[in-house]
Amino acid sequence: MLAIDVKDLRKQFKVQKNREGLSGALKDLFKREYNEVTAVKDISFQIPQGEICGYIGENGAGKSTTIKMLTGILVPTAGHIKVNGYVPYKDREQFVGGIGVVFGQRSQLWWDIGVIESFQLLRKVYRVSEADFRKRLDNLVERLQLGDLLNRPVRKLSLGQRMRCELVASLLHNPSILFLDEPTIGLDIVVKTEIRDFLLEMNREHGTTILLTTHDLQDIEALCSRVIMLDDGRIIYDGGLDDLKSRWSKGREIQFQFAGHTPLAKLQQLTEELAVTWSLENDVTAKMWLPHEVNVSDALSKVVAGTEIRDIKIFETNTDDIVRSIYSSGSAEVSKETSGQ
Ligand SMILES: Nc1ncnc2c1ncn2[C@@H]1O[C@H](COP(=O)(O)OP(=O)(O)OP(=O)(O)O)[C@@H](O)[C@H]1O
Repeated sequence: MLAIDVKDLRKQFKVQKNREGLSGALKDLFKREYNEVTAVKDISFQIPQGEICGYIGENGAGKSTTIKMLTGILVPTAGHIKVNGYVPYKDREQFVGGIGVVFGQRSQLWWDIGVIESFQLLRKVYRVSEADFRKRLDNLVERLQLGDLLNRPVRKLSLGQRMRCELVASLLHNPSILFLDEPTIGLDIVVKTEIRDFLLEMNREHGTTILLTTHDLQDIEALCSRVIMLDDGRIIYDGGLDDLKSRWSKGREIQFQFAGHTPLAKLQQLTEELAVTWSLENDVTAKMWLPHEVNVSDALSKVVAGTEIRDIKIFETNTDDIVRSIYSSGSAEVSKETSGQ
């Protein structure tokens, strides 16, 4: 069975228009006017069980609106959704038992009471037996090192501590699908790494399906085999991250550190048969840019044959740059010129 099955999903919001000036305000009092905003525009995708999928896009692309429809918080304007075989906004009671949700910017824990009391309340909401709850809690507490936080009120926790507690809260009822909306927002790199490792482990050990929205592409690199990219409510890419990178990456750069002064003319002469470009950084350091069609080992062997090299570094185009240029072009289609084909 598919974990998530979405077909022609659409969400429109009615937004109240505010007319200008005093007369406008008076008119608004008597007759409201509305604009329609289409946040999600007839999207379709399927996620098999056990997959970790990244759901990315610029601010306002429609990510949170999709997650809210998938978790039954919002009712779609049109289209079909099945999550774990249920229609989220209809089959509420059976449905929520199979999913866990973490919104990085909102808490599901009660602010003024101890963390453990929030967990107990959630145990009752999800009707988890005391024995199952204890077993799962002990395991999660150990794995996320929450031991001495359990009796503190949530308002006294740091953001990183709270996020770890939010994850535990979302997993107490052992859901098979986890929806994460910006789970690492505002966290330092140590906590981010801890959370990523934990999610990978959950996925590996329990086959948990994870749909994750994030602006941090390191989350995507660390966790996701697949990425769905949204632009203005439409899916502009759905596929592997590696495929996206190889299609969009413009080439590689190799930095050489030479044993002594090595003039630009000499480097250009050594590689004259190849379509590479050189730039000097200083007397002993130079960078060679290679388009995809030039083989790295061919280029290296030419340089090695005519120079004495101390050190080499190879730089791939980074994912942030790739995704930024896709966002700014509004399409993940690669032109022939960009792909170098
Ligand atoms: N309740 C609402 N009423 C009216 N418009 C809304 C509502 N919720 C979202 N929108 C609009 O829908 C569009 C998509 O918003 P959404 O929050 O889904 O984007 P997002 O991709 O999650 O953005 P971000 O990365 O900033 O969280 C935006 O234009 C937003 O203003």
